[in-house]
Amino acid sequence: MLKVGVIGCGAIGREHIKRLSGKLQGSMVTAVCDMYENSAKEAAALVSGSEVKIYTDVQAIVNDPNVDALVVTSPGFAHKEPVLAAVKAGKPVFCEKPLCTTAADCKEIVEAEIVGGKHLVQVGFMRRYDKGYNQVKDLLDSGEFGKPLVVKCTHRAIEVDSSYSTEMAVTDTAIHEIDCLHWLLDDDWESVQVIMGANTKFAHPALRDPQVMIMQSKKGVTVVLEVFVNCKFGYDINCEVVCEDGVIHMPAPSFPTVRKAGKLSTDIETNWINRFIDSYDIELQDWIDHAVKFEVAGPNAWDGYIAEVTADALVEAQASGKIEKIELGETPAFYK
Ligand SMILES: NC(=O)C1=CN([C@@H]2O[C@H](COP(=O)(O)OP(=O)(O)OC[C@H]3O[C@@H](n4cnc5c(N)ncnc54)[C@H](O)[C@@H]3O)[C@@H](O)[C@H]2O)C=CC1
Ligand SMILES: O=C1[C@@H](O)[C@H](O)[C@@H](O)[C@H](O)[C@H]1O
Repeated sequence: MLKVGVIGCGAIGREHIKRLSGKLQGSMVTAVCDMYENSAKEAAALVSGSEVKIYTDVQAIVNDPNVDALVVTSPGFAHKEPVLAAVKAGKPVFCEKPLCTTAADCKEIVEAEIVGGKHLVQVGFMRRYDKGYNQVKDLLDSGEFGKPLVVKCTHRAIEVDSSYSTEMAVTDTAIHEIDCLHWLLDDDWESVQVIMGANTKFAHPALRDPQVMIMQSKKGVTVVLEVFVNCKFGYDINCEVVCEDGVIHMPAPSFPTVRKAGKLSTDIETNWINRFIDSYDIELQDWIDHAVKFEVAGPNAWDGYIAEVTADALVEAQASGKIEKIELGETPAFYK
């Protein structure tokens, strides 16, 4: 039984605590940590039938002998400290995306993991576990559609609050597509550009929304991604791959189409928790199954790093309005 300590007891922290303590096989939550003690206490109350220790100090939960592995679900800007502490303690750690909010911080984690010599870090890029993305990948890999040429994506959310910045459209939101499309296409990013045109009236005054991000891959695929986080109508994730021999549109979990009161209508998803519920389950089960053996089968620290190199370039492109080049460097032998 993997004894897990969870750091960051907000929205997804609580979702993962419920999974790790009730739904998935082979794990239990033995400790939780939040900078606010009340938040940690509320989260601990979600676990029934076993004692859960409450912490407000990151190093203390990492050092707890009754904690075998860590799940980090604090905000992205606070990921470096707990992930480095876990790596230095030799404990497996699942870190929600992004690994960190700059490539330089991610690099410190990569270097610490290499020095420790054990694969310990998995990053929460759960779309790699999503049924729809995997169906698209299987079709691409079958070769029946020929070479991919253009990918059109939307990442729309109902609304964000004033703590969400223009940069977070990259580091918090587009980071999913940066990783997932790199994996889907089996390709690396060559250059990026961001176009910010008309703003929605629903964005808070300091936020540019929507933003169109254009990413060019090394093999020449062009990705056009619309990030629109105050779209007001739903949580709307789409992905269409235009290939030489046809077009593949990602299927998403669907709702019934109904006829009522003179209308033909279909609901759409409103919430990331439901849209990716199966992916989170499969992802964390995979993490548990490998963490007990000190293995990482999912996206690793290097994946977290290269996603953030691309994110850094996109943030630069937001400010410059220019096409920015991506320099990834050699993949260390440790991650090959
Ligand atoms: N994979 C996915 O689809 C999703 C990933 N996320 C990621 O999960 C992380 C958390 O997101 P949310 O749960 O939405 O945030 P949240 O704001 O709801 O929760 C964050 C929690 O961390 C606590 N916290 C902040 N700084 C801390 C620190 N230094 N030490 C300990 N606790 C600290 C806060 O008090 C809060 O309880 C982010 O990195 C986010 O990008 C969030 C939602 C979905
Ligand atoms: O990671 C996530 C959240 O942080 C974010 O708030 C949502 O809009 C994302 O799509 C979700 O997957």
